[in-house]
Amino acid sequence: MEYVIKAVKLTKRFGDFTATNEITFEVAKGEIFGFLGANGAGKTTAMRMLCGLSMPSSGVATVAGFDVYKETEEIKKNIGYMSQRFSLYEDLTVQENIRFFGGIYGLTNRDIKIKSEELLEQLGLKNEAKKLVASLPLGWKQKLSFSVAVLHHPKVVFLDEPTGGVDPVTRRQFWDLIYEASARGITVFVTTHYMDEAEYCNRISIMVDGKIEALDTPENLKNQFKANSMDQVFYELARGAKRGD
Ligand SMILES: Nc1ncnc2c1ncn2[C@@H]1O[C@H](COP(=O)(O)OP(=O)(O)OP(=O)(O)O)[C@@H](O)[C@H]1O
Repeated sequence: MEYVIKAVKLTKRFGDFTATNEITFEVAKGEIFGFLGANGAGKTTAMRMLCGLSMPSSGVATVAGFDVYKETEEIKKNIGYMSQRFSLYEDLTVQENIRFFGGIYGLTNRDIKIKSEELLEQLGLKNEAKKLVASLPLGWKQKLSFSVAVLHHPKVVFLDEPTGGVDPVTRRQFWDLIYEASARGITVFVTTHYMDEAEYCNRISIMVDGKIEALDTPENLKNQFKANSMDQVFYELARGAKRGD
């Protein structure tokens, strides 16, 4: 098995407070790995360390084979990233966004042109190419934002609550794109609060107060907790949490 993310006892402390506490896990190539936890559980902190944006306090981790302490620039070149907060430029057109991010990711003009046509076709956005992103519905923005994050075929794409604010049908469409990326060998690391999305993952980890308290396939977790739904599994684990709202 080829592992694209490996973390052993990865920890981040802010002063006396341990935000992420000795988390250990591996994610295989092409796997869709769900990273769940209540508000404040430590998900964003963990994700920032894995993206090479924040130095761990202790533990070890590699992403795409690169060390999160020493090889952060290589990590950044080999990953894609999408979050609700940072995604597309609203005041640029669809096509301009694709061109801009293609450039940032170091694609040649020729590649950008080819990829851009493929992407517009795949998303059914050909007629919208010259429209401002601001004018698109949220679900379309999210799909475009994801497609842009995998434009350079990264080894891993990190998605931080990528589908906030849209209905289950639109989320399902978004997940079709995730499955395609995974089928092309791109590893997907995704945080979410939606339990329908959790069910779509190959494996899920659930964090409580900085620690990973459960990690398995949705099916096995439901069996383990004698639960009918992921909602119930999540509730069983998260109700003991001290952090959060
Ligand atoms: N720079 C920082 N300094 C001090 N404390 C921090 C810092 N960043 C995060 N924390 C704390 O670490 C804990 C975990 O935060 P984190 O953002 O990782 O949680 P999360 O699981 O991503 O939550 P959410 O779902 O709300 O985004 C929180 O209690 C937060 O207040």
